[in-house]
Amino acid sequence: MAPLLEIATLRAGYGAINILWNVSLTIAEGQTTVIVGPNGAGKTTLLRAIMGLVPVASGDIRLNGASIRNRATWDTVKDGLVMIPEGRMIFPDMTVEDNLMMGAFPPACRRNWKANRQMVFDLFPRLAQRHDQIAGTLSGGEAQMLAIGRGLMEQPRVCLIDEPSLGLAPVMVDEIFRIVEHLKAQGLTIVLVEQNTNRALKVADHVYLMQSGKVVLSERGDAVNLDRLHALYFAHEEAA
Ligand SMILES: Nc1ncnc2c1ncn2[C@@H]1O[C@H](COP(=O)(O)OP(=O)(O)OP(=O)(O)O)[C@@H](O)[C@H]1O
Repeated sequence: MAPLLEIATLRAGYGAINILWNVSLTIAEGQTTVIVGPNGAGKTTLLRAIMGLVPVASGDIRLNGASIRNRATWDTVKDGLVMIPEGRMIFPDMTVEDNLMMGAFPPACRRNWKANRQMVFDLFPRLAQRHDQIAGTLSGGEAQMLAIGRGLMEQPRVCLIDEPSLGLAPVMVDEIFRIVEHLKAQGLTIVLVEQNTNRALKVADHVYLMQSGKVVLSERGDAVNLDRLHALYFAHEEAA
């Protein structure tokens, strides 16, 4: 079966600085693809390039076989891709509910906003209880729930989730991974960037390891050799 999303020999970066070096990945529909790698490996840059937030110098990004390379982010979102960014990036001065509404901007989602909001509140009862609370006063875990909820308001086909467990207490990490598992069970296609390798591997159908802007390992989730993964993960630091 053709992949839903295909990244082919991608080069991208910031101005004159190239970060991604011929990165290739295939993302199968309904699967959870996990991208791990040390700080600065280029994981966030890759997600941003897919969303059209970092210019692609060469290579291609294809959704259902059609190129979405360097397209306006607006159009990519309308085609069903959303990114839940590292650091949550919620609007701190707006209420929980208004933050959710910011996710309901493609026309189809505006029509369904009430049902989508209910779906988010069912998934995150803590957000329902705090629907009129100013988002900047939420705890870190609640803010992460809000960031995920805002993404779900866009009725995504593919969800790119960047470091959702970063800085959270263990109980909140459990809660976030419970949600990822729930979304996976519902058939959502997920690309998950995580530093918490052990937890991420448990939900992975496929794993990529990035190192210095390159993919250095690509394995099925149930076939990952942890010793090899760890050796490659830490190779850069040992060489330094
Ligand atoms: N706006 C920018 N301008 C210039 N360089 C940048 C910019 N954003 C990121 N970089 C650089 O790109 C490289 C890759 O960063 P990126 O955030 O993609 O890595 P990462 O694997 O997501 O790291 P982390 O796990 O720490 O979030 C780093 O060297 C970083 O300094």
